[in-house]
Amino acid sequence: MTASVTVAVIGGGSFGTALASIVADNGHPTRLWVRNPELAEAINREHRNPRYMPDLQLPETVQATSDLEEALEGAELVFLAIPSKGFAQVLEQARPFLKPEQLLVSTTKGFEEKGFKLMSQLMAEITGFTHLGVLSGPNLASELAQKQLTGTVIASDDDLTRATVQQVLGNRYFRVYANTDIYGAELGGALKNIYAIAAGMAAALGMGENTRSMLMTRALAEMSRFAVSLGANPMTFLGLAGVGDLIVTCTSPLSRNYRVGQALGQGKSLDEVVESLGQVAEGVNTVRLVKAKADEMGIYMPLVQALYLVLFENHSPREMAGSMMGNEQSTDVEFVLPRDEVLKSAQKITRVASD
Ligand SMILES: NC(=O)C1=CN([C@@H]2O[C@H](COP(=O)(O)OP(=O)(O)OC[C@H]3O[C@@H](n4cnc5c(N)ncnc54)[C@H](O)[C@@H]3O)[C@@H](O)[C@H]2O)C=CC1
Ligand SMILES: O=C(CO)COP(=O)(O)O
Repeated sequence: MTASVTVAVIGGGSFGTALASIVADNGHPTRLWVRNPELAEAINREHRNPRYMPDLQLPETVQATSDLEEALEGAELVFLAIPSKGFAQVLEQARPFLKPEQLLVSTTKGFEEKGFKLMSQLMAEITGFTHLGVLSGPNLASELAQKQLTGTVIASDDDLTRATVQQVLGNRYFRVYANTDIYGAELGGALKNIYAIAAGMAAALGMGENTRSMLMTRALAEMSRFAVSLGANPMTFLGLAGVGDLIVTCTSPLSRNYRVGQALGQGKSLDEVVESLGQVAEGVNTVRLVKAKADEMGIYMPLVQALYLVLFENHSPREMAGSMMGNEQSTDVEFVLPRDEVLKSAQKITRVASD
């Protein structure tokens, strides 16, 4: 029997609700903060979240509230499950009720536009606390709600945070693996949303399994190149927060980002798709932010560039496939053979041929 830990989950969308259900299932007192008081009342009355997870029966020990002070009072571990666009704002609101001994863990898979910041950076800046972590992995909320077996990663350089999250969340259907590479885990979760949109589009265009497999593998090369430029460890991309999350979101229609890509591939407009989703698909904004950052830092990201044109410059999804095949033939794994060396060899034979 493990010790009971009081947990607050800030954000009662699909993921926050699924997470609260696991925590409570494991016997820990659980608060769930939602901004809408009527939704909080409905959750407490019906023991389910009628807006985001209507089919998930919540343990009665999940207590919903729209009062941040009440949610955070006495909480030892706080999960932040707010979409990236509202993350900083909610954390600022919560700041007066937070204490340095509390452990703060972000589950958000996106970037803050101002300054291109990760959620772990926002947590450090806004709170100045040291017990910080990031949770990321192949964790589709609807599968978690059905207790389908899966795993996740708690990334933190603080051993108390890693061990506590493993103890609080781990159970017979959910395994929690530890990592110290916060940026790697966080970037894996945020960047894979981009490629899930591309994969959904490829599926809608009827592309074959070879194509989808190449797309995912080149996505892994591209996302790890970007992440390493921002200080992440490339090895993290071999784990659940890297390739694990990439596979699930690039293959499952349960992923909202994949569904955005599918709908675009079927000829719907981006506005139409986002409007009809009713939930967040972080990848749309992430494409825009990552493209700007890659341009600024001179990082080669052909898939991001091509997807940006489809999402924001009215290029057709078929053009994206064409541009993907027209790019330079580069290195397979650049941590084995650097891209510059391949380019140099190509230039050498071109020179010889033209002499
Ligand atoms: N749903 C999933 O399968 C998973 C989601 N995530 C990540 O978790 C984060 C949250 O996603 P979901 O719960 O799925 O989103 P959702 O769209 O299902 O729900 C969003 C929740 O955040 C609230 N919210 C939105 N903007 C807010 C703001 N400015 N202030 C306060 N509350 C606000 C909404 O009212 C709602 O409760 C995202 O970054 C997502 O990528 C991570 C793992 C899995
Ligand atoms: O991050 C997720 C699964 O790990 C959820 O993906 P979507 O946001 O695309 O639904």
